[in-house]
Amino acid sequence: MEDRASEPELVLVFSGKRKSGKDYVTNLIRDRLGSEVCCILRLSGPLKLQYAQEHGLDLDELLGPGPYKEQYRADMIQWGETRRRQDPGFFCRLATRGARQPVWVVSDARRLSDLQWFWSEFPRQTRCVRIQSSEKTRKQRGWSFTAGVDDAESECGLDSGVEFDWVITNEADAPSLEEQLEPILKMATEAVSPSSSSSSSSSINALNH
Ligand SMILES: Nc1ncnc2c1ncn2[C@@H]1O[C@H](COP(=O)(O)OP(=O)(O)OP(=O)(O)O)[C@@H](O)[C@H]1O
Ligand SMILES: C[C@@](O)(CCOP(=O)(O)O)CC(=O)O
Repeated sequence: MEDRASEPELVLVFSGKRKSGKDYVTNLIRDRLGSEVCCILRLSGPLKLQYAQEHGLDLDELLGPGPYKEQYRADMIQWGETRRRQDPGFFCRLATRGARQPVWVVSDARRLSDLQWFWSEFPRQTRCVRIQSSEKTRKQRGWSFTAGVDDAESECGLDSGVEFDWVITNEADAPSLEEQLEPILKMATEAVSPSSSSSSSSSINALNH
């Protein structure tokens, strides 16, 4: 059994390619639910922390959306995979340690082994969400194809073989995020207050592209 502050009521496991908007969308969800109810857990958090310490790097830059982390991405992937080969749940366990909110939003699943860990630990609570954006949009957000990264498991491990509970299209010409996120926010609201019959939509303000 894991060393946990408490069991979550709902675990939303997000995945998506680089610059699809994983951080943007998961931040919106956390902001809507509030940080007392919802926490964002990044599997790459403990990985980047340890990698930054070992290599004398700037952790905030590695965690941020800018270009700094891209110089180290291929090596970080290799570094993390060495640990995952020994223990596929290594980063999942570290990332979830101490989480106390009832709704967990895991922002960056990348491999089937990540989903399997959550399904196995929290079979009742786990739901999987895919975020997708076109290559054109991802390029506008700073993405460019990198061999060894964009064609490797880190980016392609969940491209097929998974039935996602929801797929969110994060594009200017897609339905609004407000509309697409409504069922997820509703499930989260109900998970926290099972007797609540009111729709969460009334508390959702406009979510802009
Ligand atoms: N719907 C949106 N409206 C406006 N800006 C957005 C939207 N989605 C994403 N962005 C912006 O695009 C950039 C990339 O988004 P984000 O960092 O969330 O992607 P990511 O999938 O977490 O990327 P990576 O894994 O490559 O770090 C950020 O600057 C973010 O603010
Ligand atoms: C090294 C790695 O964790 C980097 C993730 O960075 P980001 O979530 O895209 O900011 C990717 C991986 O674990 O394969």
